[in-house]
Amino acid sequence: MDHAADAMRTDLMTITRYVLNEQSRFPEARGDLTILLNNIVLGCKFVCSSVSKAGLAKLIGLAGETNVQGEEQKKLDVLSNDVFVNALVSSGRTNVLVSEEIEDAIFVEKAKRGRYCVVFDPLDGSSNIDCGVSIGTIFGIYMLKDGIEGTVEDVLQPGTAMLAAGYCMYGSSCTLVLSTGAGVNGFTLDPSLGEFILTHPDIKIPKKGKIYSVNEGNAMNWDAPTTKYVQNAKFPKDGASPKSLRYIGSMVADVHRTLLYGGIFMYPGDKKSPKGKLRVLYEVFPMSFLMEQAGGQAFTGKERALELVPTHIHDRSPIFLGSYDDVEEIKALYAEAA
Ligand SMILES: O=P(O)(O)OC[C@H]1O[C@](O)(COP(=O)(O)O)[C@@H](O)[C@@H]1O
Ligand SMILES: [Mg+2]
Ligand SMILES: [Mg+2]
Repeated sequence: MDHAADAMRTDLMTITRYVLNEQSRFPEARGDLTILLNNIVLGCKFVCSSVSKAGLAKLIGLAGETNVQGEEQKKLDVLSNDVFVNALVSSGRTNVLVSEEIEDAIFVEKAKRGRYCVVFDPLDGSSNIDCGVSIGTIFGIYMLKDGIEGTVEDVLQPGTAMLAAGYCMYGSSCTLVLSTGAGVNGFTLDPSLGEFILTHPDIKIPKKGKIYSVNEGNAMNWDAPTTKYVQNAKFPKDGASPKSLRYIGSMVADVHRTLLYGGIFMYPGDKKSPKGKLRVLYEVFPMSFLMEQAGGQAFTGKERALELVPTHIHDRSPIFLGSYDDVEEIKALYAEAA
């Protein structure tokens, strides 16, 4: 789309203008969250530019290190982590940072106005980097519980305490989806302007979808409710059409499609990994926050996902999230099995 003429329109909503408008809803706001979000946006633009040049700039392949999860780090994992740590620290508004790539929480010294904690997955979908499939960044923001001294307790809070969450998808276009607790909005990067423009205002997930999304290669280890759900999706009893399967293997891309088209995304626990694979703080919570804000649901197999209370910063949890009715169905199967 050519924004050359549009750029002069006063109703063209950039993410900067959107965040400033949001700030004005809170008369007591001092602009700290606005500055913090602007720095996250800058980090996303930087990573987006690196991802698009990855093959040319020798940014694909392994970095040679293993992260805290025992996973081999890709060069882009390391680069994206550095970008976001720098962007967040230099905002002067963060006190506690948790990254998938760093074993311990980072406590930012000299952050005079650091009232916020940011949890993030700097590069999600690492296994898809080398073949050019969509990848992303996920983040969630908390406020310090009290005082100005951050502790790990500030991030070991339930997801219901999150103030804002979002993700940026580096795909056929660069899309940033954000919620500050008043609905969900999607912005697309116009590379010629270097600005994210509001392209998906007030996203609402369809109440019921036609797609299920799961790594079926793990089916032999699934529990009974997950197995039954997928069986019903493929062989519906009431004469309804079977659901389609879509699975990219990048949570950001699978959740983005689920948000726009409806359906369910699941990474269940199984016999081999009872807690599943996805990490509570920087994968499960931000995506569950966005789903609820868009009218969907997020469930762990036991409880509303946002009510989980993590005991460790890299905790994992099973997750089923998406359209309201589809998540109701899996909840009913777990209730039956209990
Ligand atoms: O390959 P699997 O087991 O299906 O796992 C896919 C999941 O793993 C992840 O890639 C994990 O995230 P990271 O790439 O950030 O480690 C998710 O994006 C995705 O949903
Ligand atoms: Mg991830
Ligand atoms: Mg990652």
